[in-house]
Amino acid sequence: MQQARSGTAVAWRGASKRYGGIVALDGIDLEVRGGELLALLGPNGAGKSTAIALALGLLRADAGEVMLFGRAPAELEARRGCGVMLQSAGLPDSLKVRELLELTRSYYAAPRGLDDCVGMAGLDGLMDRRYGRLSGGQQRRVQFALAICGAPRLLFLDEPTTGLDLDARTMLWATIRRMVGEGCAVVLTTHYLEEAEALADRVAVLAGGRIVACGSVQQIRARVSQRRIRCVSALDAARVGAWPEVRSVCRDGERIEIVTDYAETVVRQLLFEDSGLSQLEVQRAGLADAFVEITREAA
Ligand SMILES: Nc1ncnc2c1ncn2[C@@H]1O[C@H](COP(=O)(O)OP(=O)(O)OP(=O)(O)O)[C@@H](O)[C@H]1O
Repeated sequence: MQQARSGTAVAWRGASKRYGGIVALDGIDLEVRGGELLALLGPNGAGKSTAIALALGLLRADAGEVMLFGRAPAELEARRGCGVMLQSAGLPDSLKVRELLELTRSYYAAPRGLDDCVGMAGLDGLMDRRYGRLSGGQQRRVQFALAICGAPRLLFLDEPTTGLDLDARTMLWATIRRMVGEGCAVVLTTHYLEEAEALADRVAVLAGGRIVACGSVQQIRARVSQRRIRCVSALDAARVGAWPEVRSVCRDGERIEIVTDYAETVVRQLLFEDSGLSQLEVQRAGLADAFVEITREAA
């Protein structure tokens, strides 16, 4: 099922939202196109869920606008193209999974096939179980199936893999990749930075309702000059920690791990001071390091 890749699926233009005295979103500009996955990252309370709620027409922006497929989110036709998995679902406990899935599929003119939904969300063996009797992770998989069953052109996934075991998470990632490959636009929020690193074409970091960084995973990582040095060394960690180029150091048994912006200088010093040093590794900042640094700067 190949869909059009071109075109903006969702756009926030100067979008702001306050709750009383709290500024939840402060004029964000962002867009996501077909066949692209945007990871919306940020600490608790940064404004991620509010951004999604504006796009779904659940809230109205106080200033600026949000467009879904070039229309206002209030228009049903625009929302029909969306699949949504929010943090809380509020589904009826007494319905069986099959009933929930068939009911939701019936809202769409051209839904995804039932077997396809079952396979893509890992619902084998759960179809005749009541929703309320499922485990938290199983309920999350059902919510995911409901989000994709309408064959959406735009998918909002708000922390979709929270509470999932490793197998379920791997399966969801494969399904998300498949959907992006089919031309679906995806907006994903997650606190698992390895998830963003594995899936995202672009990352936007929100802090205090503003976008403080936006770009590819590579670009975000490159904003941070930190390197991680690991080695086996007998040097005293506290002494290494006192070197001016060292941000932090920790010892785990015979290994030490050092975070620095000046890897070459620190490596030279380590080798100079410890001729027995071995298993030296230097790694550049991961997305998690960059995220910590960027949100700390923003704060
Ligand atoms: N209904 C509400 N009434 C008042 N304040 C709210 C409401 N909903 C959210 N807020 C506030 O708006 C800000 C943004 O909240 P939001 O839920 O969008 O953050 P988030 O980035 O999704 O956080 P999390 O990672 O914890 O899910 C927070 O300060 C939050 O306390």
